[in-house]
Amino acid sequence: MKIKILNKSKNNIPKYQTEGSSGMDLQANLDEKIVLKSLDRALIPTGIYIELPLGYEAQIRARSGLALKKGLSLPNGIGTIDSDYRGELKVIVVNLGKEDIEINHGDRIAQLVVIKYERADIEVVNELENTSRQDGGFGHTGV
Ligand SMILES: O=c1ccn([C@H]2C[C@H](O)[C@@H](COP(=O)(O)OP(=O)(O)OP(=O)(O)O)O2)c(=O)[nH]1
Ligand SMILES: [Mg+2]
Repeated sequence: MKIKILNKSKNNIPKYQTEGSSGMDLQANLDEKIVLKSLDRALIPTGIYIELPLGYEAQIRARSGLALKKGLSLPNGIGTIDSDYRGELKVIVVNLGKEDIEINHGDRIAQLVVIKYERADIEVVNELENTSRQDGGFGHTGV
């Protein structure tokens, strides 16, 4: 994956923290700190631009520690980075906690996971194949 870095401090190359980590941490790239009040949202720049090979996507995912300790969450669930996107990676965050959350330059606010994807060929039909589940879902097997 090619990466271009346009950031304030030049030390925010996304990094896998351990040998087995699937996600590399993304840092906030800020001129000044951001304070998120409870339920506030913000778009946080990272200073990172990537070029993924065709057939790969990147996902921006929350960090569990921040989610648990502060309630910092991603309102879009998982951010989808398309392989043809050449803009800055930005992280949409929301404060689901009760207390203010401060985000400072360099804070590791989310993680980026690179994944191979498949694209579906669409075939429009009148009937779908039967299964033992059929339309059962949403807990129909019990909870
Ligand atoms: O958390 C995110 C989600 C998206 N993006 C960038 C990369 C992605 O390729 C592009 C478009 O994202 P998405 O397809 O999720 O948004 P959309 O609302 O469908 O916009 P578009 O119409 O531009 O596809 O925005 C981010 O930087 N961070
Ligand atoms: Mg889109």
